[in-house]
Amino acid sequence: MHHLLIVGAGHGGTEVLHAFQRSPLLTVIGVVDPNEHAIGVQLAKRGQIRVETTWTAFEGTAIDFIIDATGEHGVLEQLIQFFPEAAVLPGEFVRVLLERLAEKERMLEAIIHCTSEAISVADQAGETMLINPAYTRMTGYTEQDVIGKPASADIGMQESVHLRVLETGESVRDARMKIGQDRRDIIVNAAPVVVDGQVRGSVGVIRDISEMKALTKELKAAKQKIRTLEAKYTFDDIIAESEPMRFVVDQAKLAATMPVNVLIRGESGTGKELFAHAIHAASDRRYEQFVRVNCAAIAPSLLESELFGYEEGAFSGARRGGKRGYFEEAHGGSLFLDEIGELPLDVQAKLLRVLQENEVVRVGGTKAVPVDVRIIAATNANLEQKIITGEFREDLYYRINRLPIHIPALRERPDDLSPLATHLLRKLNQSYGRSVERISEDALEAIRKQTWKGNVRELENVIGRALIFTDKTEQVLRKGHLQLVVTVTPKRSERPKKEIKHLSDEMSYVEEQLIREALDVVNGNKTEAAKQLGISLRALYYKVERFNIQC
Ligand SMILES: Nc1ncnc2c1ncn2[C@@H]1O[C@H](COP(=O)(O)OP(=O)(O)OP(=O)(O)O)[C@@H](O)[C@H]1O
Repeated sequence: MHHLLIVGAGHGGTEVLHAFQRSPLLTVIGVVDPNEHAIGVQLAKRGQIRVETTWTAFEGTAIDFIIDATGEHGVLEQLIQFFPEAAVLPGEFVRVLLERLAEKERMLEAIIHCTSEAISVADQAGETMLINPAYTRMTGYTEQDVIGKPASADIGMQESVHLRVLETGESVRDARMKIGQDRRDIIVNAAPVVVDGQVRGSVGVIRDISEMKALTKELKAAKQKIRTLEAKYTFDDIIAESEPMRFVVDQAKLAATMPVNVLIRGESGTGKELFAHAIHAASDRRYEQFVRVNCAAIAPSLLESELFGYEEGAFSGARRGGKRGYFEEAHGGSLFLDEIGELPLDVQAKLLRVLQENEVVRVGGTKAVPVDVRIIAATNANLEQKIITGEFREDLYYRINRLPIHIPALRERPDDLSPLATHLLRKLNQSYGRSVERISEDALEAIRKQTWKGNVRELENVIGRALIFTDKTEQVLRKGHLQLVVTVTPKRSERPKKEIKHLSDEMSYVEEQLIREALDVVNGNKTEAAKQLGISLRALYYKVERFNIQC
């Protein structure tokens, strides 16, 4: 620490005393002035600094610097002579230096004042020495409240960060806490101010995150909303215990990872839409839109404009500014075309063009809009038959049928009945405000005996209805709750031909007979039967199970 003597305690000397009084680098060891009423003398006395009327009183004292603030001619030379070991500086020169420093300080202060981040600075002793208006806005504390006061007193936890910095000499990063009268959420970053290897203070920058928190909440709500637009189900929601169903799920999982269009076939209520959602959710398009269109539910006259959009004035009643179609909405994501077999031929032609060109031209427009959409189509119609009758375009069929997935009817996978019934029970409990835990064995037996023409949807309806008949406190769903219609299905082999109405039924019937005959001829040797039938062994196993052939 250097020792400083100030000679002259008028305005100039007082200014110098002010500047160095609390300097960590210098100690003012004395002030000299013959006028004991000089303002610098008063200040020095208050600061318990030695005051003398003549500098000779300091003879023999260790002094490094002397500032001549007398403004009198010849004093400087006398001081140099009297204190040959000390550096004597003219007061005017020191004042110029101090002025330059003050200018810089004002500049820094202006910068600190106009920044929107709240800043607080503590000195070496842990007292607040500077705050900015943003700090006051955020905390409610003014300069009067905090300057010169211990940094821990009135600011609560936030200021303890300064003390930590001063104690450890290390920065504190992203400390989360509450501050001010209205306990706002803040994040504090504080760093030590180091001069000549010594910690001289701590600078804290405080960021208000209450607003950020509110925005995060809004973002969460928005994401929630978006989720309802996204695919709702995943493969985890699909119950598939039976062998044929497991095979289908594996196929669908594979399809999800491939950039091809998918065609899902299966009777009504078998879960085609569920699979469409799951495929989208497992694909790399999962964060983009899943747009569902039921081609059978939209009037044929509107289908084209709904799918491909329209330009303003395309037809009477067209919206101003035009409208994006489902294709544009699904850009980057998946478009689920349910009941694709119901598309009119002219729309099929346009759909084919879109799939070939990867761009749509809105109705009434001329500009092609590029679209990147994966089609997941579904149908329970016999598309092959529709091609023969001219109702479905063969070229479109080949475009969408690259990865066909056939979901077996519920009657073809009896092993799924019990797990499905239990799954649906759990799912429906919530909607019906019940807490039924399980299905009794006799009820499950009755479910297994039923032929489920309406497939899983019918099973879902039956369980839903049964739940209505349960008491709020009941935990088991019993046979008596089920309102099953007993149907007697004639064995396929006994069914008179006249009753066969659908080509698909007819084809299944013929297929079953052919497989039975083939197995008969080869004495149940499945490998041989598959070979003779020209199908894979896996496909034969699947069909044997599907038709419940005992061999
Ligand atoms: N394997 C399954 N696991 C769980 N739930 C299923 C399963 N299959 C179908 N469901 C449920 O059954 C109901 C009918 O399924 P979905 O609507 O997907 O059938 P769909 O084949 O698309 O019917 P449609 O052809 O009539 O449109 C839905 O509530 C679905 O969640």
